[in-house]
Amino acid sequence: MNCLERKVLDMVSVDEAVDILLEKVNIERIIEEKNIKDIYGYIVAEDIVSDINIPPFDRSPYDGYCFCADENKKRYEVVQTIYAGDIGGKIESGECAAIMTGAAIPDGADTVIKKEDVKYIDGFIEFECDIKKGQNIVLCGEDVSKGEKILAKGDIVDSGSIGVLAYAGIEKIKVFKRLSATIINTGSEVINPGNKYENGKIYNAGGYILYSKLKSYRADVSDIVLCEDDIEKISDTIEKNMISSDIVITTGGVSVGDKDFMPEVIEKTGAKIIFRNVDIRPGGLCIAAVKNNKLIMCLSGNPTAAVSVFDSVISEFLNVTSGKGKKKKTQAIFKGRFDKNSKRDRYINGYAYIDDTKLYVRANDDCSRKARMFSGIKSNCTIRIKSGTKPVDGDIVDIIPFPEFI
Ligand SMILES: Nc1nc2c(c(=O)[nH]1)N[C@H]1C(S)=C(S)[C@@H](COP(=O)(O)OP(=O)(O)OC[C@H]3O[C@@H](n4cnc5c(N)ncnc54)[C@H](O)[C@@H]3O)O[C@H]1N2
Ligand code: MOO
Repeated sequence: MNCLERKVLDMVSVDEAVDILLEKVNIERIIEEKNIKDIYGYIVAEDIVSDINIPPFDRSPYDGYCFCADENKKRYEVVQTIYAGDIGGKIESGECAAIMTGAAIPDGADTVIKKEDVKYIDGFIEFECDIKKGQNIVLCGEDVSKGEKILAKGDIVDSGSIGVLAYAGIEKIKVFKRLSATIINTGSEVINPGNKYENGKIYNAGGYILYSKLKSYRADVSDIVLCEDDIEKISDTIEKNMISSDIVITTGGVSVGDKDFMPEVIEKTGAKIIFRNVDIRPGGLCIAAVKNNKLIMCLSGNPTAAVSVFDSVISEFLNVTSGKGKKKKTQAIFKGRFDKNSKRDRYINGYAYIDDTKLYVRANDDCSRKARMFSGIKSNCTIRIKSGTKPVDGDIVDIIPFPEFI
């Protein structure tokens, strides 16, 4: 039994939890070919190289005239007109061609002058300004050269990449199929937003925040399913949803109450528990289990507790499993103060920003209330408040940026 396996059923650290998930859960990563119109936000599954130069030929950036420049000569005979898309004939010494923006520079020409800088008189252009040989020509391959890498495996496709792929004439590329997930919110007290409020009930914040967090990590979430506190019903719901999902996340029922059934539920599904509880505040109560290489992650019913495990552990698992790779540790300069001491590392919502090339982070959570979902609004990272520390202005802290930060 190695060190990882020995600790498996104890409370684990964030790093251990991530390592165990990555070692024990082996979701099959499917690669699919998709049209570039449909790949925004997908993760690239292979390096993509341009087969052509962009632009593919020397071209004119202006409507004007092109010729072989003789720096002392200020008068050229206009012998042809070249439109964008046309190939012009060779230009001889003393000749020029009227050329439109985007048209290919013909053989023999090496210089362009703008239309408004010349006078056209009886088939000739004349100008007074000085010209420089080679001016006003966009060179072949100036933007992207043939053989240059456009995207690397693991890159996230953004709109800029789609523009360059299109420029290079690439219609389809291979991307990783998105991970699929289902959220099951247990608890007979939980009702979905949109329903009339009833005394004693609570709206399903946990389901909705996890839904959007999963989406921000590029997972396809099929559903938010409510399930009452009943071992049979919860395990059936998990098993049914595991058929179509790589990841099932549940909330509720992981503490020690009379209806905290998740350990029995997991046993009933036949899944193997790979760790229980992460050594963090808030929360940390959870059960991670694996069945058929898929992940069942049972989080706390308390949404802030569920989110702290998601942000610290599940986010990194999703980064690696989705094909993006491990995130580098990020550190920022703390602004403000956080006055609450904790025996465990505490993960709180923060807002990171760059000022004068330095990365700062401000705590969105002033620690004045225990369960503060409100601090999630306008957060773009989670801040790790190391156990036993109370950071003040200027201290260096670890942060985990959310996808929306990058
Ligand atoms: N005797 C002890 N009791 C508790 C302990 C403990 O150590 N000993 N730990 C407490 C802490 S801390 C937490 S956190 C909770 C965790 O409990 P569970 O994960 O089993 O979650 P539930 O009891 O089902 O719910 C907790 C809380 O959250 C509300 N809830 C549930 N689902 C949702 C949802 N989808 N959206 C919004 N709110 C939800 C639920 O009504 C409860 O108020 O255990 C403590 N108890
Ligand atoms: O685990 Mo709890 O988060 O302290 O409410």
